[in-house]
Amino acid sequence: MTTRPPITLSIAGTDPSGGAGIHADLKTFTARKTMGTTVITALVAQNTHGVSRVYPVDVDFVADQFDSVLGDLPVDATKSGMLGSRDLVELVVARAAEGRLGFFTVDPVMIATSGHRLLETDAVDAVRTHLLPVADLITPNLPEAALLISDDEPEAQTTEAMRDQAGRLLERGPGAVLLKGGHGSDDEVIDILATSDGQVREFTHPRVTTMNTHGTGCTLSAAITAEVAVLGRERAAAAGGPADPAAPTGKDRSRAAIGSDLLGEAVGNALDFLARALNSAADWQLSLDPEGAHGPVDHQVDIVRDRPA
Ligand SMILES: Nc1ncnc2c1ncn2[C@@H]1O[C@H](COP(=O)(O)OP(=O)(O)O)[C@@H](O)[C@H]1O
Ligand SMILES: Cc1ncc(COP(=O)(O)OP(=O)(O)O)c(N)n1
Repeated sequence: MTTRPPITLSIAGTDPSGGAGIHADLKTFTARKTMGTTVITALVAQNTHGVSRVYPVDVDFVADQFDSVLGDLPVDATKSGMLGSRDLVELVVARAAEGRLGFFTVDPVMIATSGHRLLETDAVDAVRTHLLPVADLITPNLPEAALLISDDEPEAQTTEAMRDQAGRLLERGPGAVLLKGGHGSDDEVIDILATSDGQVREFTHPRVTTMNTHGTGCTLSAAITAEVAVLGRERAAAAGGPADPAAPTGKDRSRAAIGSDLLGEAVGNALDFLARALNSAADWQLSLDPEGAHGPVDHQVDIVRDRPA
């Protein structure tokens, strides 16, 4: 009998300083016990002070990367982060429709916290109308949720308004919406998970006092994707079904197989991981120029340091 680890895929841009994008995703995939793979959409010069330049990858070459990964490896779950342009959004939509991405999380990255645009303005409509319907889960922050609803929708200021917006985003076709409340200022952070079976769950945790929040959205969406891959394979094996279906995982099949209880468990586990990673790095000072720097979270928090090899 052959075995293999759960396989995850990140479609995203880079962060050479290691806190966000593909770099955060791969570290998180590893920390959450999956084998991470990547399709790189853009090379981004950025660090804990912000983005200085974006070098987009040709659509053709992004397509070749998809072929390399998906033509060879049975991916259990995928996340997308920075897509950059309308053409790349359309390419990802086409690949998702082929049914080989497994469970598909869309982190609708638009603007870095430092203010730099990571999605061209003319791509927003393609995300709204084409990408959301092929996602099993979307993970917008407060400004992204408002913009995905409409150009003049205000950001949610209350939990009630977050629930309402999560419901309206569900109507655009994703299997589930995790509306993240990290951009608020209360002592408690609330994230709302609304699923297409009508359930709404609230996840509440204490706000960590720290400057080191660079890449929290990337880390969370990667952690949820990894959790779904791990839990999904465990459940399939326990049920005696094929953990490794030969046929591609069609969209309806992957949503039905995951179910809202498993997704709720995956989100809870991922948020616990992120809280540990935030707390562990809360006092870090990494930058040579600490004033105004937003450092990363500690993706290695669960990996024991200083242990002899
Ligand atoms: N200071 C913090 N303390 C605790 N959790 C946080 C903090 N900042 C962000 N988070 C959590 O990190 C996740 C992503 O945060 P958010 O800032 O909303 O998204 P993004 O990084 O995409 O802008 C959310 O689940 C949020 O609850
Ligand atoms: C390449 C790349 N992708 C996404 C982001 C945004 O990261 P996010 O986790 O949403 O939060 P901030 O880092 O902006 O706080 C990024 N910076 N780079």
